[in-house]
Amino acid sequence: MRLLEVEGLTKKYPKFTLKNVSFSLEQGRIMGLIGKNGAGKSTTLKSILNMVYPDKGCIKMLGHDFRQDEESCKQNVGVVLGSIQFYQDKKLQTITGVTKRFYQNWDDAAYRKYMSMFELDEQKQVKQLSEGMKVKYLIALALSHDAKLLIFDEPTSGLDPVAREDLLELFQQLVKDGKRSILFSTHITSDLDKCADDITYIKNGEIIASADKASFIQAFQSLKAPGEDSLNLEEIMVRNERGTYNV
Ligand SMILES: Nc1ncnc2c1ncn2[C@@H]1O[C@H](COP(=O)(O)OP(=O)(O)OP(=O)(O)O)[C@@H](O)[C@H]1O
Repeated sequence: MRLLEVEGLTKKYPKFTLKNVSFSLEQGRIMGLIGKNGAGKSTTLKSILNMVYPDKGCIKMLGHDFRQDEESCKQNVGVVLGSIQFYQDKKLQTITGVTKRFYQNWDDAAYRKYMSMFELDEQKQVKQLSEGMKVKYLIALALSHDAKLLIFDEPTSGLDPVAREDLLELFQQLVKDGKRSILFSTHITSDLDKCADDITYIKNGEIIASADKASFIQAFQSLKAPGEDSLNLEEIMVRNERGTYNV
């Protein structure tokens, strides 16, 4: 079953257009959304979730049209886009109390498990957390209502190498029973070497490839110089994107 279907998503900003973005994510899989700074990764994720209003496109989550069924779709989606900008003086306990009221399937035991796994103290105020701790807290919230689809924007970028490794391991455990899927954006290609099943590559607002990881890597081997070994994800991205800085 496809947990997410994105069809013809278009969003025009004055100096940037997300053009006709289409891809889909099957159940039980982890998809990495890659692209360089400004390629349109966050705009894609926000447009999928109606956090910016797309000009065109159709989104289906668990087979339901997201625009028509937004509230029930949101019960099945766990989202982390960016850090916590507000509520700096609030304790985590207070924010959790407000968040859990929104979700019919809120699971306190799961919440406690993730808070303890991430070594977070809910008596702390938001302003007392490091950036990495804030990300972990938001991920704990996103994982505590039995969401089938998890959407994260650069979840690993503020984490130390140990926390990053642990989070990628957790992602793999989360999809293991085949019920959930994860879509996350990153420009850290080693994250994808470790845990992605599928890769979707966006460049200048357009999808240039979306496939399972092996097929994706195979499709770009034409960038290889004669006699060179097989290119990895990082080499594929660098060769596709390389520009020059003139000083
Ligand atoms: N609210 C906005 N108004 C106008 N332009 C915007 C807005 N948000 C993003 N953009 C533009 O859209 C383009 C894509 O930005 P986006 O944040 O989606 O890129 P990204 O791939 O997530 O980049 P990064 O890796 O740096 O986070 C950029 O050119 C950006 O300036």
